[in-house]
Amino acid sequence: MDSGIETVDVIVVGMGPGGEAVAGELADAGLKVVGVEARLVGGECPYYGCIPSKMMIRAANVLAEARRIQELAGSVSVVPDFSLVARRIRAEATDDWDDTVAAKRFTDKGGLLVRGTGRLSGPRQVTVRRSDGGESIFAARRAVVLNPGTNPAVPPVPGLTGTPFWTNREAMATTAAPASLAIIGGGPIGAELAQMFARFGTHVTVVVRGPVLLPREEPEASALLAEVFDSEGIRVLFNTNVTGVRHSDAGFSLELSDPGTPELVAERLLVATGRATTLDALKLEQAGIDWDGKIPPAVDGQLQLTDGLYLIGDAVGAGAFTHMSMYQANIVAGHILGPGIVGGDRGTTASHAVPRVTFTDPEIGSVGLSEHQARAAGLEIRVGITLLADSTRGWIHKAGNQGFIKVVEDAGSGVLVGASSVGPCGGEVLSLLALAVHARVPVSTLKTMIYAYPTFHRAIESDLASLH
Ligand SMILES: Cc1cc2nc3c(=O)[nH]c(=O)nc-3n(C[C@H](O)[C@H](O)[C@H](O)COP(=O)(O)OP(=O)(O)OC[C@H]3O[C@@H](n4cnc5c(N)ncnc54)[C@H](O)[C@@H]3O)c2cc1C
Ligand SMILES: NC(=O)c1ccc[n+]([C@@H]2O[C@H](COP(=O)([O-])OP(=O)(O)OC[C@H]3O[C@@H](n4cnc5c(N)ncnc54)[C@H](O)[C@@H]3O)[C@@H](O)[C@H]2O)c1
Repeated sequence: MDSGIETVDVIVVGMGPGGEAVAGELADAGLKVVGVEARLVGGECPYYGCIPSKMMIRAANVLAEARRIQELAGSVSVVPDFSLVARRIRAEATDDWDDTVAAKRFTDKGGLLVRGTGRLSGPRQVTVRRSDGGESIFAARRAVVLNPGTNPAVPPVPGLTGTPFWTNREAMATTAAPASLAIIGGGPIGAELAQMFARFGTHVTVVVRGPVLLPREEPEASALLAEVFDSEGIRVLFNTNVTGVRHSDAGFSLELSDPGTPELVAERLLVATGRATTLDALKLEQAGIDWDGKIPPAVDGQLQLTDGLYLIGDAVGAGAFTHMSMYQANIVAGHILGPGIVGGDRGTTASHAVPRVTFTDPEIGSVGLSEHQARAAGLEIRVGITLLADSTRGWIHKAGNQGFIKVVEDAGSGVLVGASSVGPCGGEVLSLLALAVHARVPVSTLKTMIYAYPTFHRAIESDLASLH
C-alpha cells in the first residue's frame, strides 16, 4: 500500500542470515512478520561471502592436494580451470544471484517480503522506500529487528574511487582467475582469497599496512601463514600503505609507501580493508535512541536497543560471522516469543567462547581469548603450544602438515579461556576446544579424556600436558 500504516507483529529490516532466520521462525510460529530486504534475501553470506568463497577455496585446496601427490604418491599434471568454480557458484550457490528460492522459503511460512530499503520512522515503526519506487509504512505490535549487515569499506586512497577495483562482491562473481592480483588488506578476506587465487595460478601480492597477516589471531598463526604464503609464491608487503591508485587498459598501478617497491602493477585490484555498517541510514534516533554512531552497550545482553527494538548480525560488533548472526537471531526470536512459548526465552548472549575459522590452508581456528588478551584482562595464565608436525598424525600427513594447537588456561579457575587450532582440518579440530571454553570444562577433566590415535585432535592431549 502507498498510504496508511499497516500493523503487523514483527518487522525485520535486513534479511541476512540472522534476519532470515528470525523472520522465518517467527512467521512459522504464526506471527504476522514483514521482512524488508534491499538486495538479496540471505544477505552477504550465500551470495558474496562464506559460501561462494568456500566453494572457491575447496577447489583451490584440491589443486594444492593434487600438487602434493608428487611428494607422497606419484605424479600428476595439474591444470587449473577456474571456469568450473565460476559455474558451480552460479548453479549451486547463488542461482546467478537470484534469491527467488530464499524469498519463497520465507513467504511459504506466511511472511510478507517487501523489497526495498527500510528505516525507522518512529518507535516500532518502519518506512520502506520500495524497489518499485513506492513507499510503505509498517507498525509492529511486538518488535522491530534490525539486521542491516555491512558493506565493504573502501579506504580513502587517492585515485581509487572510479576505478574498477574489486571488493568481495566482484571477486565472487569473477569468471576467471586474473593473471595478477593486488590485494589491499591482510584480514580474513584478503588472506583467504590471496591463497585461493594463487593456487589457480594468479600472481598475488598482498599489501598489508601492519606487520602481520590476520592481526586478530595468535602471533604464531600469523607468522605461520606468512611462511606458507612465501612458500606458495604469494608476495606480502608488510608495513606498507597504498598512497595512490591508477587504472588503465593495462590494469592497475598502485603507488606504495615502501621505498623498496614504490609501484605495484596488477591486472586486478581487490580491496579487502574491512566492513562499514549502514546503521546511520536506519535513523535509530526515530525510535528514541540517542545515536552517536556507537552501539549502546545494552545490545550485549538481549540484543535490545530499546523496548521492542533489536539489533543482530555484523552490525552488533560482537564478531562479523554468520554463526554469530544466527546465534543472535535465535536469542532474539526466543525473547520475542517469550518464555510462555515452547522453545521461548533462550537467555542472553555470552561472549566468552566466540569461535572463528579462517579458511586458509592451514585453516586457522580460534575461540575465546588469545594469550595477549588473557594477559591484558589481568588473568594469571598458563599456555601450551604443540606443533602438529610433532604429533603422529602430523608426521604421517607430511605434505601440508603445518599447524599447531595453542591453549590458554586461566590458572586461577583451571579452565581454558582461549585456544587456537591451526592445521589441516584446523576448523574441525577447533570444535573440541570451543566446547571446552564454552562449557568451562576443567583442564583436569580434559586431561583424563581418551584421544583417538592417530588423529590431529590428539595433539590437544600433548598440548594440555605442556601447559606451563
Ligand atoms: C568474502 C567473505 C567471506 C566470508 N566468510 C565467512 C565464513 O566463512 N564464515 C562466517 O561465519 N562468516 C563469513 N563471512 C561473514 C558473513 O558473510 C557475515 O557475517 C554474514 O553475512 C552475517 O551478516 P549479517 O547477518 O549481519 O547480514 P548480511 O549478510 O550483511 O545481510 C544484511 C542484509 O540486510 C540488507 N539491508 C541492509 N540495510 C537494509 C535496509 N535499510 N533495508 C533493507 N535491507 C537492508 C542488505 O541488503 C543485506 O542483504 C564472510 C564475509 C565475506 C565478505
Ligand atoms: N572465514 C571467515 O569466517 C571469514 C572470511 C572472510 C571474512 N570474514 C568476516 O568478514 C570481515 C571482513 O573481512 P576483511 O578481511 O575485509 O576485514 P578485517 O577488518 O578483518 O581486515 C581488514 C584488514 O585490512 C587492513 N586495512 C584497513 N584499511 C587499510 C588500508 N587503507 N590499507 C591497508 N590495509 C588496511 C586492516 O588493518 C585489517 O587488517 C571479517 O572481519 C570477518 O568477520 C570471515
